[in-house]
Amino acid sequence: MASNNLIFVTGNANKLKEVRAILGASGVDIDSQELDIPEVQGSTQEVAIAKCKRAAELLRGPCITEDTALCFEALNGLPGPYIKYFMQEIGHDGLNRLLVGFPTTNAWALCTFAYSAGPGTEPVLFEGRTDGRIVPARGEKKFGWDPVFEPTGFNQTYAEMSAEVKNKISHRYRALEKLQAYLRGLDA
Ligand SMILES: O=P(O)(O)OP(=O)(O)OP(=O)(O)OC[C@H]1O[C@@H](n2cnc3c(O)ncnc32)[C@H](O)[C@@H]1O
Ligand SMILES: [Mg+2]
Repeated sequence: MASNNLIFVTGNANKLKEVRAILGASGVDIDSQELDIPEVQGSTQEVAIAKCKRAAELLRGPCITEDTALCFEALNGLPGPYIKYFMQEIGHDGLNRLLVGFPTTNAWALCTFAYSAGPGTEPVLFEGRTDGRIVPARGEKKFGWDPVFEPTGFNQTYAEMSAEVKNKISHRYRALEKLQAYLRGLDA
């Protein structure tokens, strides 16, 4: 069945851990595979589609991939899908400094899951968004930009929250809810 032995192609162990925690008792079991897939430039949707298509070709079968963007309102949505490289080059402090002089530190985390039924098929996208703002780093530096993202309505950053709380409000959780509903439809 399509949803019971899905392969999640990712090189990011933290993503996989969260996906497994969120899916929990839903019965959907995720296997993972790490493949080195070049990421194209473009909108979050273009990046997600290209990655998933390539993953399905390499695996010769169905798969899901996931792309996470961190978007700054003041920068019209950038760094967006390029956040990984910004994190690597300028880190938490640099992300804060980028916004000095701008009137807003508002930001949103955007998760895009892509599902491919197999090579040659067009991936389907599922997006989840959580709004918040960029703050000086607080909390454990375990996962990417978690310490500098404070979701709206909370006085904790993602990094200060328990996994349970983050996984109930996160961009990833919201996107996975939509993916799960879609997969249930495939099984029906
Ligand atoms: O193999 P893939 O799945 O592509 O894994 P990746 O680590 O390359 O991930 P992305 O291309 O989606 O880049 C997203 C960047 O944002 C980071 N990131 C993703 N989800 C996050 C989250 O929930 N909290 C904090 N940082 C996150 C991640 O570590 C990357 O630096
Ligand atoms: Mg990547």
